[in-house]
Amino acid sequence: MSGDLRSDLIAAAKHFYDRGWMVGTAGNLSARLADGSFWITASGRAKGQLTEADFIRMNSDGAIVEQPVPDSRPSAETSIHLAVYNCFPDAKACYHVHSIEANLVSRLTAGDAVPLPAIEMLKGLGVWEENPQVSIPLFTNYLEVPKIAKEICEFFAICAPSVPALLIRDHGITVWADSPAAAYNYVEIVEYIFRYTIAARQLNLDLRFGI
Ligand SMILES: CSC[C@@H](O)[C@@H](O)C(=O)COP(=O)(O)O
Ligand SMILES: [Zn+2]
Repeated sequence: MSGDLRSDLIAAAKHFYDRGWMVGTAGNLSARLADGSFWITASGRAKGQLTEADFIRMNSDGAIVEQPVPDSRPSAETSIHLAVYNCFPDAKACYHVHSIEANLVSRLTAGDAVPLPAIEMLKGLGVWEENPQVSIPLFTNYLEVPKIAKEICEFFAICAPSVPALLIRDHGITVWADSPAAAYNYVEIVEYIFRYTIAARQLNLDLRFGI
C-alpha cells in the first residue's frame, strides 16, 4: 500500500520534471496514508529519476517513521506539507513545483493574492460559477521555510481557499487534493492558468472582463 503511493509520486515527478517544473532537484511531493503518516521526497533528489529509496515517511508531528536510506533528509519544505495536511484534513496529497510562469505571475502583483482569469479550466479546480472572481493566495518566500509554513497556517485558519492551491512569490505553487491523481491534475490546471495569464499579458488583454 505505502509502496503504491510512492509509485504515484515517482510517476508524477517524472512528468513534472519533463514539463520543466522540477528541474535541478526543484519541488517536492508527498502523499498521505490512512494512518496520517505521509511519504515525502527526500531533500535534494533529482525529481526526474526518483526511486522508492528517495522518500521518507513522516508522521503528522513531523517525526521520521521510515527512512529507506539512513543519511537522507526529508524535503527542506516539509513544514509546508505539514501545514497543508493540518489545515486540510481531507488532503491526501500535496505537490509543489517550480515553473517559470508561476515565478513570473507572482511578480505581476504587489498584493497578497493573484486573481485568476474567469476561464473554463477553473471548473477543474472546483469553481463552478458564472464569471467567477477567484484568486490564489500569495505568500512571501522567506529563507526560513517554517516561517512560510506559519503564515500559510495563519492564513487558512481564517480564510477558506477558493481553489486548492497557493503560490509563494518567486518560488512556485503548492496544491493539495484528496488523492495523488487529483493533485496531479491540479498542478497541470494551475500551471495552464498561469501560462494563460502570461500570454494574456503579452497580448495586453484585460483579464477582468474575460475574452
Ligand atoms: C533548486 S533548489 C529548490 C529548493 O530550495 C526548494 O525550493 C525545493 O523545492 C526542493 O527542495 P527539497 O529539499 O529537495 O524538497
Ligand atoms: Zn520549492
